[in-house]
Amino acid sequence: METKTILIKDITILNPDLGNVKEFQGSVLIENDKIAKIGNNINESVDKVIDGKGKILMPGLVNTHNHISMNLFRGLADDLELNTWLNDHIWPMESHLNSNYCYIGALLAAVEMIKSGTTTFNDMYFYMGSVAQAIDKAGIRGVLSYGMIDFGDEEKREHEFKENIDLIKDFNNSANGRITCRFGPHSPVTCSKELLERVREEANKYNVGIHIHMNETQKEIKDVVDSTGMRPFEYLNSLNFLSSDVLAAHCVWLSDNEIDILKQKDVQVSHNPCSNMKLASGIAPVSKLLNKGVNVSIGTDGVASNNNLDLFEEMKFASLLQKVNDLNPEVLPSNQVFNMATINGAKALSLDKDIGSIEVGKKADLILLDKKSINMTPDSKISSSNLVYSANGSDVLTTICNGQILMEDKKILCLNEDKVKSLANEAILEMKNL
Ligand SMILES: C[C@H]1O[C@@H](n2cnc3c(O)ncnc32)[C@H](O)[C@@H]1O
Ligand SMILES: [Zn+2]
Repeated sequence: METKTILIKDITILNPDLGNVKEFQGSVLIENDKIAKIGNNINESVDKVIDGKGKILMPGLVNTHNHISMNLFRGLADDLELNTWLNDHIWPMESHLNSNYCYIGALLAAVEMIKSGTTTFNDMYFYMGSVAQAIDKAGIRGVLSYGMIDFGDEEKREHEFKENIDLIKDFNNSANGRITCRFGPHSPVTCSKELLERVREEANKYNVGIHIHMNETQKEIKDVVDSTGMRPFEYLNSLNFLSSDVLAAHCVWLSDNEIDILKQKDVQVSHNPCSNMKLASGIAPVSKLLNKGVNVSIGTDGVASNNNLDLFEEMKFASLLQKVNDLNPEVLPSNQVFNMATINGAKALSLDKDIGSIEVGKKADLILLDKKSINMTPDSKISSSNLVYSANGSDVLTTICNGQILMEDKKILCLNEDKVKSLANEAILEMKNL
């Protein structure tokens, strides 16, 4: 196979580096799907040169909790708390889903992620085969799980395992390695003990991770305590469920003992500040978790509770929310939040040997931003400060995933954006009339 090469020339590079964001001026050579060289004197003749002057290069962002097909439900049910939102609005609407709607919703989300600089996302939803097809086409990186819910019903449980195992068999490590799969037990409230125990067994058997909602609301904690006598993480610990391959979304309400369990078992946390604020679920103790050495990453959750997939916004909210919660402006400084949305996200998904930073040998998942946009001016301080506090997704000019340019100078190359928008508008109209 012929080598495809891209040289990103003379650009300001921002890299996470163990709590310190490293900034330097240089060029990056991409060979096929990987970063081949980083330096100042790269003289290879290449297939394509991208002029980096006036631009910033950083790793593609990693969104560690999402339900991407829910992009169809943007604005469907605002200003509600989680239970009413799910029971009275979202689940009734989801009963009308089919593979075509989930495919269109996934395409819509893919366009939004590419435009706002996300190259990897972690998903849990339904009709995941069609989500995998959409992601294969869109060119981004996805970690996919089926949202398993049994409410103690044995027949439903068998169905959920078949769905998730079929997804793993059909799509794990597909699309040139861009798609990997996990198990997706929805939460300890909606999943029985039998389901959770078997998920751990099957995850070990198939050597895949687990994606689960945890400790999102006070009601959920009370429900688990009432039925098991234990708090949610104590309960999962008693089932030997917890390990470093578990990605726990939300983790808003945590006792000190649960934080110790998270640390001991190396559970990976996805912090979702916008969704937690919008559903008025609460404020996750992120600074405390980070101080204890727990790996905390960032997710948007689905668009129906956010209402967008802009991880630049999410980084800013994560930082500001923690500052006001702790009444301490020094917590979650911009370099730490930058790490959370890049290298911590990669680690949370067990992908840190491949993505999350700009290093030779890693996959070329990269984004370029406009240094000259009005909200980044003056540009003397190009640092994580500008990216976390001043930028937003619309400052992204170019998005590259697995060495493939998916958007260049704001033009999406891999999908027809107008077509995707009109399909999405038609789909949600149809669903509302069902
Ligand atoms: C996969 C299922 O999960 C539902 N969902 C989406 N967001 C949340 C959330 O924040 N907490 C709990 N459940 C959520 C989604 O609608 C699917 O039914
Ligand atoms: Zn969620």
